[in-house]
Amino acid sequence: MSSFTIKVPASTANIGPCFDSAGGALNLYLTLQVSEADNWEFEQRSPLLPADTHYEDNFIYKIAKQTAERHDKQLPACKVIVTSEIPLARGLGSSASAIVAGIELANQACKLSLSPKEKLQYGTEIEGHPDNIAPALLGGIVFSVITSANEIDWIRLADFNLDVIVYIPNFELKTEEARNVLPANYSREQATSASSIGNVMIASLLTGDYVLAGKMMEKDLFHEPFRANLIPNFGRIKKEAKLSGVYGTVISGAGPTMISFAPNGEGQAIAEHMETAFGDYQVKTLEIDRDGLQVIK
Ligand SMILES: Nc1ncnc2c1ncn2[C@@H]1O[C@H](COP(=O)(O)OP(=O)(O)OP(=O)(O)O)[C@@H](O)[C@H]1O
Ligand SMILES: N[C@@H](CCO)C(=O)O
Repeated sequence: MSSFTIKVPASTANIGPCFDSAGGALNLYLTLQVSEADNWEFEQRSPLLPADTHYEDNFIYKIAKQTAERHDKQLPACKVIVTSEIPLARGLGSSASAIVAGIELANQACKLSLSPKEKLQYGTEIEGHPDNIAPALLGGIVFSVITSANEIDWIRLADFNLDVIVYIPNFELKTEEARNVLPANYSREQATSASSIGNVMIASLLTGDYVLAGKMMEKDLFHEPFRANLIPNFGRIKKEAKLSGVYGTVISGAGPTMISFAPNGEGQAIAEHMETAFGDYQVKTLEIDRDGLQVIK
């Protein structure tokens, strides 16, 4: 086995009203440098990664092993050097990036020749929903749906003219905790309104009406009203960002990071203003990654 590098982007899920369905890849990366070795070794070289464990307890190793076993293969021993720019449990898709990296590690090391569809299927089975896995794999903004146990349909949007600003607070919020506050059921009236808002948001995004898309992003009824209390400054960040010229600001994934979509070229100036207004936050101007998962040999 020759050495290779796996690079997986971060991602932002939901984009307001498209709960568990829409996600965009972001240019922060989880990187694995993989080489052949006599014994398994995971070396974590970033303060953003979880504490070191025995390799068998490493999340990425577990995903890789499980993927190899699905194909009746055994993983050959590897040395893996892991670096990451993606903060954990902040709503930037760290778990999806780790899952995609683990699937690809098995794909390369065991020569499984997995298709993008299979990788998306495997990743979604593990994560439970495809909204982070799909953009982490495919890049761009992806709308996806689990149509049956073995089928996920998706459509990828790579042509857009937007700047992205993220506001990352200095605390974690586990996705599981943020899902526990959501209602188990929605009435027909609620579901109709919530999905209508999502429909208009997507149609506006596709036709380049970013003002209307931003308005719809901020009208989500599926998750934001229930999560707002978990996210300090939820209302203040939205309001200040809007006054600074963004189209719309939403919770990124399950939070606690919030994300604004802004006119192309204006992101940096808005981010500087927001950094002054919200000194406790890491404010970053990011780009939508268009490549998704990359394997560099
Ligand atoms: N590179 C990694 N290596 C090992 N474990 C990881 C890695 N990245 C994420 N994890 C695991 O995933 C957990 C975070 O997942 P969680 O779904 O709560 O948040 P997230 O994926 O960062 O955010 P969101 O799903 O809202 O975008 C971490 O606490 C850690 O257990
Ligand atoms: N759609 C998911 C994304 C986080 O994994 C949620 O909002 O819970």
